[in-house]
Amino acid sequence: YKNPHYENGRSVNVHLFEWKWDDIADECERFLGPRGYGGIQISPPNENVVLWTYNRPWWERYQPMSYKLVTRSGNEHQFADMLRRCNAAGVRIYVDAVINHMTGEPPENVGTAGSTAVFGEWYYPGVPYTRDHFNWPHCVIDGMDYVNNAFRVRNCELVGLKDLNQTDEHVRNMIVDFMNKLIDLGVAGFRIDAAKHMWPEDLRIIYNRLHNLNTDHGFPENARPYIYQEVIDYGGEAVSRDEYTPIGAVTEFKVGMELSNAFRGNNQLKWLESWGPQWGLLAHEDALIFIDNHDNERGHGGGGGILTYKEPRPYKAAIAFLLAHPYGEPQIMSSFGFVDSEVGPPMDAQGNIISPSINSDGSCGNGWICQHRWRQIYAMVAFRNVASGTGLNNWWDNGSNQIAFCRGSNAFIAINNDYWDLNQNLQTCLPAGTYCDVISGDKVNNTCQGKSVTVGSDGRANIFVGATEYDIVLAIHVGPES
Ligand SMILES: O=C(/C=C/c1ccc(O)c(O)c1)N[C@@H](Cc1ccc(O)cc1)C(=O)NCCCOc1c(-c2ccc(O)c(O)c2)oc2cc(O)cc(O)c2c1=O
Ligand SMILES: [Ca+2]
Repeated sequence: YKNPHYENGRSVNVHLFEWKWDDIADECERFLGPRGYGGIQISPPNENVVLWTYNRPWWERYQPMSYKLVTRSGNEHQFADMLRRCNAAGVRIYVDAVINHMTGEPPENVGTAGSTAVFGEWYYPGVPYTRDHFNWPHCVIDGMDYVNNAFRVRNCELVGLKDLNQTDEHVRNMIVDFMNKLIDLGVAGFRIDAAKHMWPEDLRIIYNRLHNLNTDHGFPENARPYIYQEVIDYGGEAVSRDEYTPIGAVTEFKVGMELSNAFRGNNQLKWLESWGPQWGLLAHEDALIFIDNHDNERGHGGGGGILTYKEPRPYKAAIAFLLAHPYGEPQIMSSFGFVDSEVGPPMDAQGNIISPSINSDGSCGNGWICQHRWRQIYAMVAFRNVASGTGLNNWWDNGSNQIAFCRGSNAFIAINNDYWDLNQNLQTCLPAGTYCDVISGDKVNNTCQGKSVTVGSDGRANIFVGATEYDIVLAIHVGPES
């Protein structure tokens, strides 16, 4: 359950938050496949409550109504088509599975103050549950439960959402049928939303009932779905992420917090020489890592100052480090622009999501940020692909915020977060030759649009990263792009 089953040579997952299935399929063929991305996390594909009361907030998709594959992203036919086209392009699909709960109030009651409708008193066509399938007696998780009551964190409601009883066989079967249908359509795995709120034993039983991945979509025989479990755990809570690592990978939120902290200048980069489990992080094979996600890019979900697209210079540098270092399984966030932390994706007057437009320079319009299309980010995806299978060697630092290291003899990165220039003759570990710095420009017709670096027969080169340059990172590697 800890293997993403990427196509050979691919290693990075991108969260195309709120994208429509047709647009994702296009993006797989026109960009993500050719640029070497390994997979996509998609928004929950099953029917959710429609909250016009809050003007269609992004979190309505985390309030399921049923397991019917119909949302603003598209219907089941479009979903299947996306799976076929993305897998054919070498890009895997991971589904955000919201299986801890169903929506709270019936649609017509949502938002009315103090409505006390109890799930099961109302019936909605397609909802595969009745009141017997939810946890009783009715209780709602409060702040202190997170600290000292693991039972209530699992068996009480998360912000009033009806809490399913995954110990019940009917509930298990409905969840397993939903997930197996997705596996048979070609998905490679699942993000388990709100895993902290479900018992690990129940989850283990559910995962063990899942089908092997569908070999018609290019997966090997007997491939188990990749499972990464959302457990927001910065420590000090009654529920620990260590309860979930025996059954699957876990989201390592400390990575985003520590790297945001370091690249904001609150912690010297030289300390990153020991980056990995020594920092209290999950073991490499258990860790799904990222800088920001859909929740904490809005300041939700604890952790405070996480770097986001709104602070591009340190954000790109933190992502460069995330992708250059061998630790963990990285995921890139791809957002829509927002000021209000509740607002949903760009939409028309009827509530239909507006597709991203693609500008002539490759960036997105219509309110979409498309971080995955930023050169400094897709360049580091290629870097990580070229570096896969190598370790980290030849670490150098200047005793404060200038660092550099090699990945085997395939790749080299230097980062300058000091207020003065980085100007050093360093070991790049690469074969002699001239390389393009992939951060400052693409290589087009064998010409560097940005800086170039000449490596001598001893592997050394003069590395310059000015303190006021547009980006604080320089990266070179073997292979066609550098
Ligand atoms: O802000 C949100 C949604 C946040 C959210 C959604 C999906 C996630 O994967 C996530 O991590 C957070 N939801 C709004 C929803 C809301 C709630 C009450 C209200 O009167 C109006 C709106 C909100 O403000 N939520 C309270 C803070 C965030 O508390 C939530 C968490 C959460 C936060 C921190 C934790 O340590 C933790 O274990 C769980 O997970 C969810 C998962 C869901 O599947 C659906 C949810 O509604 C939530 C969820 O509310
Ligand atoms: Ca629960």
